[in-house]
Amino acid sequence: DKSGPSTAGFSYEMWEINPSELTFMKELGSGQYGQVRLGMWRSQHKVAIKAIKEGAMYEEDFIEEAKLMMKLSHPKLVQLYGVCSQQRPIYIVTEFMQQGCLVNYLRQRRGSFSPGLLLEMCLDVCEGMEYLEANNFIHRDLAARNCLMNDAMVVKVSDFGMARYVLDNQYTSTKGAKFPVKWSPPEVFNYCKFSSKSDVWSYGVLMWEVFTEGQMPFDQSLNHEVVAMVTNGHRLFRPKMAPPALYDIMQLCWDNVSGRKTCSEIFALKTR
Ligand SMILES: CCC(=O)Nc1cccc(Nc2nc(Nc3ccc(OCCOC)cc3)ncc2F)c1
Repeated sequence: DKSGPSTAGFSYEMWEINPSELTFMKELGSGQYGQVRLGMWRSQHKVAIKAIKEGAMYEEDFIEEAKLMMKLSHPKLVQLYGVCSQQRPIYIVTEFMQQGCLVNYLRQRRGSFSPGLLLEMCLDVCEGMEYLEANNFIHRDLAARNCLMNDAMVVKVSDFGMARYVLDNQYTSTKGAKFPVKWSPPEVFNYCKFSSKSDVWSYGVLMWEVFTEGQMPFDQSLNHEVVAMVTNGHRLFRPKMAPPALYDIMQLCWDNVSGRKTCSEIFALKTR
């Protein structure tokens, strides 16, 4: 519904939501920032509310960035509605996606998908990523775990740009155990060179996750083993459910950075 919480009344700036207008309901899970709950805003709008645990995030920097992120609006992006930053923990209020995160959705329903439906999921993500690229906004952590699905089976990209505000250097250092090496191109795991082209590499890995119905890329390999394999030219295998033409597109995403296509070029290839 368009009447979602976009303005928060006179006493707050546009990006501030009045916490007294939020009702907390069931817990949805917990991410790297803390707990996420289903909530209601002004009693009739379902929202997701992330309560940011102490010491998990560079909060001031994020609140500054939230003003810009509010402006990013697209049918295939999980909409940021606002923040409650006048108290601790701060709350981040976003669009609620009924079916939860994509990687769990795929794993819980393995064997029930047609290649056509899996392609639809990939195209949804591609549209969202094209919009971010067009707005010179880099996601930095695109993966199936950061995509969500709603009741209409639409997949949307979530947590775009949030990696910049994570305090845990196990996530932020390329040597950290929690750094998403398996979704990162050489220019990122070698010199932290993030760009929309590095998002395209991650998008190729996301396509592989979708067409393997939620498998872990490079299976049990450790991050340093993946660095060596990818540096030596090794790439993820073709998922059984992916037609060769789609695997060709995945491989284009994993080209070295100079030859790698943009997201809109990838999208154009797919819609043909
Ligand atoms: C794989 C990573 C992961 O779980 N991430 C994660 C977990 C929890 C909440 C969020 N964030 C958001 N979640 C929703 N909806 C949601 C709906 C159902 C659900 O079911 C959980 C129990 O399964 C039976 C989980 C989430 N809408 C917006 C979010 F922003 C992200």
